Amino acid sequence: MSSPTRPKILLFGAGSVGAVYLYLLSKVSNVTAVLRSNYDSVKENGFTINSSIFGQGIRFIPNVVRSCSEAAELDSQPFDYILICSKAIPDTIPKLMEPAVTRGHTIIALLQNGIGIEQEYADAFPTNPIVSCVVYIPATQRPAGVIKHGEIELIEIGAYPSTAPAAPALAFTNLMKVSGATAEFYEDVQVKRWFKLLVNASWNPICALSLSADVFVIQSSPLAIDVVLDVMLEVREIAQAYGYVFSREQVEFQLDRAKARIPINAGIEPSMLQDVKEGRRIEVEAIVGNPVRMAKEKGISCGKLEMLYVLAKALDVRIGTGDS
Ligand SMILES: NC(=O)C1=CN([C@@H]2O[C@H](COP(=O)(O)OP(=O)(O)OC[C@H]3O[C@@H](n4cnc5c(N)ncnc54)[C@H](OP(=O)(O)O)[C@@H]3O)[C@@H](O)[C@H]2O)C=CC1
Ligand SMILES: CC(C)(CO)C(=O)C(=O)O
Repeated sequence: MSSPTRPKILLFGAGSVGAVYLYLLSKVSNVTAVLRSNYDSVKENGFTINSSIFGQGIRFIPNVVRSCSEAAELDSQPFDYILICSKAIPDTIPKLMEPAVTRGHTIIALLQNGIGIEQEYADAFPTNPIVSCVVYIPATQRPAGVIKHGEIELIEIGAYPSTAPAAPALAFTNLMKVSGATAEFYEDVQVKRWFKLLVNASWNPICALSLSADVFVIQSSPLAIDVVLDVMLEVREIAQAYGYVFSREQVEFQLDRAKARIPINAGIEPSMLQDVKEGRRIEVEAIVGNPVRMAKEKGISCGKLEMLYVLAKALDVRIGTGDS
């Protein structure tokens, strides 16, 4: 550790999720954030966080840089952790973070949705511990630097692969707890990834494609809720083929999260919908494409998920080419 009490951390991508953890970690570590579109605004005004859990109107000015190479040049001490909080777009981040990674030392923690997202980091940095994190933290950034965070904050943490030594993931769990986060360690965090994927692989593309918050989708037609459930059940079948078994009640528990918000008309805009609205690439491969491919490998049919993949993929390609 650069300091036994205050680890040195680089947080890559302080957007909706990253800014909240940046704020918490800044109390217990020396943390620098790599920013892109919100750099100028945050450099000048800092972040403002309006959180139903941590408080309203929290203002803080973090150390910010524009790139990992700039971060690495700040001083010669190695980073103890790099937290990846940007969107999970394959084949992009390992190259960018490379200058800030000290081989055999820096712990790489991925705070991202999806399944099958870790291996490219393990391939790029075979001597660094990889920590896989599942985050429940509904948050939005609008305008740049202003974060609205809703009713839950939970980070579920484990080693990748689950057979790797647990110590780095345990240390990260403790650090997050000390920072004030609700952090839980799991021997095999993939079960938590699949459980969250029930929500993300269904709601994220459905809301992104319909340009609607989840509660609005439910209310818009009597068929909607059963279609969402069917997609979740397809994801459950794929998870089962990989050894992660969920009961029908567990699936319905995930669906009930949105149903419970109908009476108060409190729809959530999943991150994929936010991306489409802002004209940003979407996490279609991490959240939908990977489970579809994993289903094919096991000979499982998942027609509704496949349809969502084809539509969301076309949308992503269109966004990527800037062709409206
Ligand atoms: N938002 C939510 O409610 C939740 C999101 N998640 C997951 O958490 C992860 C992060 O999501 P979220 O916080 O919403 O994403 P955001 O888009 O809000 O934030 C990601 C940040 O990363 C930045 N970034 C991307 N590439 C680079 C780069 N090359 N250099 C510097 N900065 C970069 C983006 O900058 P720029 O603005 O320039 O693109 C943006 O500020 C995703 O995997 C998401 O699925 C999980 C739970 C809830
Ligand atoms: C569903 C939600 C909001 C849960 O935190 C999420 O993971 C996302 O927006 O991608």
